[in-house]
Amino acid sequence: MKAFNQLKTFQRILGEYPVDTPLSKFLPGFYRQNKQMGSSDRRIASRLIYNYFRLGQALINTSTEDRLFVAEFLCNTQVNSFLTHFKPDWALCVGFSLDEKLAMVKISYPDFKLEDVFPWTDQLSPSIDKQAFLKSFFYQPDLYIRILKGFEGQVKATLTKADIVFKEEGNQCLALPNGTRLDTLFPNQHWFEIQDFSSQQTAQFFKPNKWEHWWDACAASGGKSLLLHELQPDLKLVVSDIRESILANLDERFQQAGLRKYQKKLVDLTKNVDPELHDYEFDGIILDAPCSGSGTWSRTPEMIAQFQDFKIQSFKNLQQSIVRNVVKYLKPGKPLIYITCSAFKAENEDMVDFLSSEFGFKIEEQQILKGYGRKADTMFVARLCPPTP
Ligand SMILES: C[S@@+](CC[C@H](N)C(=O)[O-])C[C@H]1O[C@@H](n2cnc3c(N)ncnc32)[C@H](O)[C@@H]1O
Repeated sequence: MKAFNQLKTFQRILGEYPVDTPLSKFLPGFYRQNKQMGSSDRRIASRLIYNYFRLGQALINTSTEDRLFVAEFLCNTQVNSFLTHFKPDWALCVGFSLDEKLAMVKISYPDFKLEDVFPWTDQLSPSIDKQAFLKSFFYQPDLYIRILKGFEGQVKATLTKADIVFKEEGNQCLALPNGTRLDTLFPNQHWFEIQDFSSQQTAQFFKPNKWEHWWDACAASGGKSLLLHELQPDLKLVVSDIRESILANLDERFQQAGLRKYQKKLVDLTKNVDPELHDYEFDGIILDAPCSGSGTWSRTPEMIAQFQDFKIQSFKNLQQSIVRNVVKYLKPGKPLIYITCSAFKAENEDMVDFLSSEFGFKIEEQQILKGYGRKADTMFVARLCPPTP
């Protein structure tokens, strides 16, 4: 009976869920309207809907219920009452390896193809291992934090006291189980930033020097600027974004991290920004470009169902138009750090080719940060320099 009610709730959520809304926004509203659901009901409902979307576009012509059972089998490693009720034979094998479980699914559903989970693998950046990338959708990524210097002891002691198992990833980075209630554990302390592992790794490409003038051109709430500040606090910093609200979040985060000296600009980088920046020249520009976000879809698997491949070209066009307006503010020979959280070649290597063919930029380094192999986001980062006269 319980499992049957869980299935009914899942169906209601799926029926009411509007496409193009992140699940993380929709679900809290749904739960507010369904106050009879206790915390365990909510936890199970969230697990079912997220796992359902983890199947991406596989078995698209199969019934919703059957797709949910397949997803629950592939995404869980421990027995649960839902699977035991609807698929008792599979529940006995839930601890098998993912490869073994994929083979079992294929026997029951001969139409099942791993490639259908994310049907754009032919457009991935070439160094991405397609099979590993596809399989990563069946795992929920970890929660990563970057501890601010000086607070390592306090953070680890608090986590240990609360019996939270964490993994040290080096450079102040900790991996925590997803769902760890950091807001409850650290209600008023600003001892760390929540930031994905791969995002933290982009800092290795910045290499700032004292007193330089840097621009974080698509700053959002300032994740990359905070990394830059941690590497070199004595910088002149300009941050910009098209969204005023996100820059307000940036102010708050900067204040908490002790970053006080910066200039903030509200700009649309698809337009000429000379009125705002005409006399600026930078020693470094971070361009964390708006992108498909396809490298982060194991966190937001509902995005796979919403995506259409014409959007890849739209993002590439947007990135090219932003690049055109940004690069002229770099001093000769100084670095542009181009970053995306996309797994698509068009937004990554092709953009580096564009910078090189159109503006004569020299590639110092470029890399796919392969988060898919370690329960983290997959990102792209390149360090390029304009030609010296
Ligand atoms: C990938 S996010 C940046 C993330 C941020 N750097 C961080 O580390 O958290 C891309 C940002 O580009 C901004 N953006 C999108 N279109 C833009 C435009 N035309 N001009 C300026 N910023 C834009 C978005 O508002 C978004 O905040």
